Amino acid sequence: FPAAAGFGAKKVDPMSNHILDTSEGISYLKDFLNKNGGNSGTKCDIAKINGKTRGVICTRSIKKDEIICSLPSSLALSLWDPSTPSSSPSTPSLCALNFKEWYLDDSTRLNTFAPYIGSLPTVEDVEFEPTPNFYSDSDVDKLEFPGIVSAVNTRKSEIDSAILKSDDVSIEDMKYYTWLVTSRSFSIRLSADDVSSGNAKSVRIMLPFFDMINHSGKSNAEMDILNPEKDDSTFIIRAKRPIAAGKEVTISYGGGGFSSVDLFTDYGFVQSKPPEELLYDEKDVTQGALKRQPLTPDERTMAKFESTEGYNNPWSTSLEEDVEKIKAGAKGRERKILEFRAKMKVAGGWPAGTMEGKMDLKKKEGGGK
Ligand SMILES: C[S@@+](CC[C@H](N)C(=O)[O-])C[C@H]1O[C@@H](n2cnc3c(N)ncnc32)[C@H](O)[C@@H]1O
Repeated sequence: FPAAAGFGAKKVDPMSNHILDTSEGISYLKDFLNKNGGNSGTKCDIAKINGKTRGVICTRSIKKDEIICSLPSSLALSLWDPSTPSSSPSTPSLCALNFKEWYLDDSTRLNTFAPYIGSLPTVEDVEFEPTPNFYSDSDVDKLEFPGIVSAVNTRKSEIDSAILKSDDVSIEDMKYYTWLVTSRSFSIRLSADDVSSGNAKSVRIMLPFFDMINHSGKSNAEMDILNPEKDDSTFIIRAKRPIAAGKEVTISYGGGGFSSVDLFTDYGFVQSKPPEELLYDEKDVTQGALKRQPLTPDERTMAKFESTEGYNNPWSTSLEEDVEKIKAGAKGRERKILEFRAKMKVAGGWPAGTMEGKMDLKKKEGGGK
């Protein structure tokens, strides 16, 4: 009599793969939030997911549309004054400067938010995943894809401009605060009216505990605001579908609108498939011929000057070469660069598909708009 699934089968504890974060800092953070009207620990908790990346897991099963955790707006850290004229755009680095001036240099706020500020990862922590603006110029060049090279250079120059606005911030500190802002804050659009009038304004805020939630393109939860017009609005994380106990809570960063370039530029991670799967992607089979042949340096230069229509393959290596290096054990930054390049090749991001790369390249060559 074969054992039927579920009948007489051993029950596996859904939490057994995760290591709950019982550190003092995280307990202090949760106590602080819960004492001040938040709900961050009754249905979910912070853990090393499968013993690896830190994130949030459900500690009991959750129904579709159920609120998983909540935070009153009084516990949100605003990083931008919405009355700032739109001629001054809220770059992440200017928000980072506000974070320093409004929360770190102001002793009252620093005291109030100490349990949160003390829980933020530092550059020494394993949670610190550097974004490419921490890379050397030669490592940035190795990314090759013009969309990311220009995004990283823009970020670097935003950091430089923000430093000029302050007397006492070093480039290292400004890079770190900018990293906190890009990888841990939420951008909120202020009102639908503004969007229709073409004057959409957005503010950036930091939401303690919510910033422990990892990204997934197939997220099971989303962030929302209850009573957004009121002073006592509440930020919530709501389940988009039922979530079983022990499953990770995920949201889609940028409301799902972030590309691989955005995720790498702002958060520092590349969501990559295992190397053997990278070579057998469906799109790769149809567009592969173009990508599999690396060009000689001369051909590459020629390709760069071709018309948009005549675009050829500007990558300096083939997908196979990148995958080989990953398989051979490339580590750290080198591996991430290879994974990014391989991912873009598989997606046909450049040269086969998006205009983005082509436009950027044209700009770089002095042509186009
Ligand atoms: C908002 S925080 C999320 C919590 C973070 N894991 C922590 O422990 O503090 C964003 C950072 O988490 C990591 N992360 C989030 N989603 C990820 C994913 N899908 N794959 C890899 N890393 C991810 C990246 O390091 C990213 O910069």
